[in-house]
Amino acid sequence: MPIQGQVQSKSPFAASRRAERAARRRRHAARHHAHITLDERAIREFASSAPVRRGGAVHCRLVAHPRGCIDGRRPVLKDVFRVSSGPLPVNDRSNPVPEPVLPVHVLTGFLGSGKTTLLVRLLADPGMGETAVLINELGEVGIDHLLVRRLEDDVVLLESGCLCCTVRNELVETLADLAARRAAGDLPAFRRIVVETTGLADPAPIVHTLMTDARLTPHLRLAGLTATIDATLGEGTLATHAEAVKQAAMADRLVTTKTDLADATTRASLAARLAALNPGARRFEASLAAAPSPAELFEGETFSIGAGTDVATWLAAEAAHGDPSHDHHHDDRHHDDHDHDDRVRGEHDHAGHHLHHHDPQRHGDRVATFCLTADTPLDWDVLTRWLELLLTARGEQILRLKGIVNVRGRDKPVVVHGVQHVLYPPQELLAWPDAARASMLVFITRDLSRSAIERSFARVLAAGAV
Ligand SMILES: Nc1nc2c(ncn2[C@@H]2O[C@H](COP(=O)(O)OP(=O)(O)OP(=O)(O)O)[C@@H](O)[C@H]2O)c(=O)[nH]1
Repeated sequence: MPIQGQVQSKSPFAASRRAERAARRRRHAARHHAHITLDERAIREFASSAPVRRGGAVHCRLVAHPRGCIDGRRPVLKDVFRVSSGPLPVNDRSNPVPEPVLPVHVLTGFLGSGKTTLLVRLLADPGMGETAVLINELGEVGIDHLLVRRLEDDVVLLESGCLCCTVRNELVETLADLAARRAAGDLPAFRRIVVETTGLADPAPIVHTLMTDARLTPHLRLAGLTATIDATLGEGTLATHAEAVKQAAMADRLVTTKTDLADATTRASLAARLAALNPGARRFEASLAAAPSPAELFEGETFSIGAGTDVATWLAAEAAHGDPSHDHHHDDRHHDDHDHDDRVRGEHDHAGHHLHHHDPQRHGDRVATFCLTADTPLDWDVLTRWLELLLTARGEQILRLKGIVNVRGRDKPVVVHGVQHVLYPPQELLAWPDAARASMLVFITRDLSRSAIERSFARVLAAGAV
């Protein structure tokens, strides 16, 4: 854009010409401003679609005249450029330059579908530079952020609880705080934020909040919603869990993960299901060997809401009730939304109780999360045999298992993952997150109590003590 050339030019003649042109434009702009009519919405729409990084001055000027609509028309880039193209004094405190509106990308997907794995892979790509990452995990103990090692300082682990309900207000506050600290120069000038939701998150309240919360919209815009779908378990999960359907239906990008583990028939069948569910979404595949690039997932346009009737209904329901500062009220209604689906009825049915308020670890009557711990090293063979048996026998009820384990005879911590009946290969971390070196196994179960698992875990503990 020409404005960048002007600002970067080093010639003194160019500088004086620039000053003259700037003065002319300021006079011209002043005349234009006399014609400005009120249309905040048009400006907002424009601001969120403008190439704010490359044309910072364009955006600055828009914010300086937030209600402007030039000559009664919606502004186009040319108009705004003409009005704003003086060499604006960047970082001049007497004329502060508003920060550009930061894109926020939401990464969602059912429990264990590969969100963190995808994120870790993306973060290793230089195209993911200057990205602040927020991770929201369900469970007493956060494990995911330990896996996102590279950008540890930029990773914020949201308090336990789910973004779509108990910590929605915390999300707003964290995002607003990130934007404010970035604007004040207390944080590096990251250029985007990626939020990983929990696997049980309902995306509707999150989308609604990001698009409408007055604490966020001046600083942030929802730029995209990516949902991961497990190639091996995806169809079954979509048939059983309303959250998974909503995640896939609302996303503007779908990433089918674990394609290395699924045969061609399974992949084709899932692809057909996703095409029917969300025909407008861009589709990608990920495996251990390949994944979409940061540019494919996190660059570009503003999030566009899917055209499906259900999506519009879900968001309309949020608009009617959504106020994240009143999570409680919202939750009751929000979870009622799920009741249309008999298969999941009850998971989110509060049955008249205020579950989220009293117990942030629970996502409904049937879903529970808990953590089993061990202070002494565990025997690896005994532990893995136990986990395999447990997942084989109870895989339908164990939606997710993840943990960090102190293995007897090993110095470094080992991370274990289970998704329904599948136990994944362990991963070794470079170091322990703290001196306690305790093993922690986080379970997210449906219709399976802590005590049932705890009893058999006692045998693993006993074997570890030998
Ligand atoms: N073979 C294979 N395994 C994968 C792939 N993606 C993820 N996994 C494994 O699946 C397990 C779960 O992956 P995560 O990335 O932790 O899933 P998640 O969606 O972040 O899980 P939650 O945050 O608990 O919902 C891990 O053991 C991963 O190594 C893939 O493309 N191929």
